[in-house]
Amino acid sequence: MTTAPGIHRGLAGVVVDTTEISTVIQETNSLTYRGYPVQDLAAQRSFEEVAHLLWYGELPDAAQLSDFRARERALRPLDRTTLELLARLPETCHPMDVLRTAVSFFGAEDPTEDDGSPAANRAKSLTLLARLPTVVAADQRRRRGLDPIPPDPSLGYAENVFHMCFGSVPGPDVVRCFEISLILYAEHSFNASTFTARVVTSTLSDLHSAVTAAIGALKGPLHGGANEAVMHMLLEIGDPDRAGEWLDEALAAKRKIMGFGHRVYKEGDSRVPIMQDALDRLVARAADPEVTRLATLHAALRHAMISRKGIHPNLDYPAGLAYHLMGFDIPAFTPIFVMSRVTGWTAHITEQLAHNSLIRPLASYAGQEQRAVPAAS
Ligand SMILES: CC(=O)SCCNC(=O)CCNC(=O)[C@H](O)C(C)(C)COP(=O)(O)OP(=O)(O)OC[C@H]1O[C@@H](n2cnc3c(N)ncnc32)[C@H](O)[C@@H]1OP(=O)(O)O
Ligand SMILES: O=C([O-])CC(=O)C(=O)O
Repeated sequence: MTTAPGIHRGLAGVVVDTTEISTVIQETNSLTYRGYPVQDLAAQRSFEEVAHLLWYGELPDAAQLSDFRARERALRPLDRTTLELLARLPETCHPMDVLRTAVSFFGAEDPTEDDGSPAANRAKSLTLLARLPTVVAADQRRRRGLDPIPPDPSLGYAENVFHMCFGSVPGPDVVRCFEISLILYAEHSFNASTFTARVVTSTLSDLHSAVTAAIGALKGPLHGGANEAVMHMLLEIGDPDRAGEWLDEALAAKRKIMGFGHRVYKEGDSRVPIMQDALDRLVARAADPEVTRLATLHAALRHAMISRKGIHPNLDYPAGLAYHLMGFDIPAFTPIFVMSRVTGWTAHITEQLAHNSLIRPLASYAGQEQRAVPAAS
């Protein structure tokens, strides 16, 4: 179907508002959070510092960071009611459904849900940041037939995710690779899930409703769900020597190749080189033939896609394989994205409320001409 002049299907190229939180600079293929290049944040800072930066506009000083960490660590445990509720959800549902239900439930329990003040919303955001990994870890363990492991307040945010999922914390290089992925996933301007959160917020609805809706938007394979789809695709291809042939068949069948392409970046995603470096270190550290085979396949498909179509990988491409090598189950990959992106979503919710205007575009009607209602028989 052709698009009539003046109609921007998918809002492609449409600038709908201003933001002070982050910017994707297409010309230089770069991304900044509150003015800081994301590669410098990934190289030098913790995920907790980045969360503080996104919410408060500045990196924390030592005292602010220590206070932020103490508050986040204290908020991690889930109460019995939540654990029981989550245990009742069918294991056939996707972990993103579990996470969406958990956030909705937290909203129903929140006594201050109507108070949309920046301070109340920041408190709710911190609670979500602290609790989401506990939900994700408990859900992954349940699907493996294991009991949940309570959070450990002596561990940093990234370390605690491993502790709750696996009962142990891997070496610092693996934890750092995970933390880099959290920093890179944290914020990306007006992407589909963030825009969803802003649309819900623009009606003056509450924070948990906006985050619940954003989780729904992130789940789809054209957005966050692609990090899982990447891993399914690599396992489907299986053999590095088959990458080119598989790609030709998939393109001939008009399949979308998961983890490639982007609405904004056309010459490659600014975050990919950083994540790919971290992934390469993970592969080298593993020194395992099976890991090397997967990494070779990953590289072969990337080269084939760039040479056939000129389409570059997005962040989900290296992140998907990295999460697999870290030992997470594939259905937990997009929930991990949520743990991180909740910082960006909630920063945007606060910003939307500060300069709110109801988001309500127009549509050009293309349906039936006006006609008379036939008499009921
Ligand atoms: C964290 C994130 O959310 S990053 C995005 C994660 N999503 C994915 O990896 C899913 C795969 N990628 C895609 O589907 C797309 O690249 C999107 C949805 C991300 C961006 O899409 P859009 O900006 O709408 O571009 P669109 O889908 O129109 O693609 C333009 C052209 O490139 C092709 N193309 C783009 N991406 C891909 C892909 N991954 N595989 C095959 N072809 C592709 C399209 O088929 C289209 O070709 P055509 O003009 O011949 O019809
Ligand atoms: O910006 C987008 O459209 C998708 C994306 O990369 C993200 O949300 O991180």
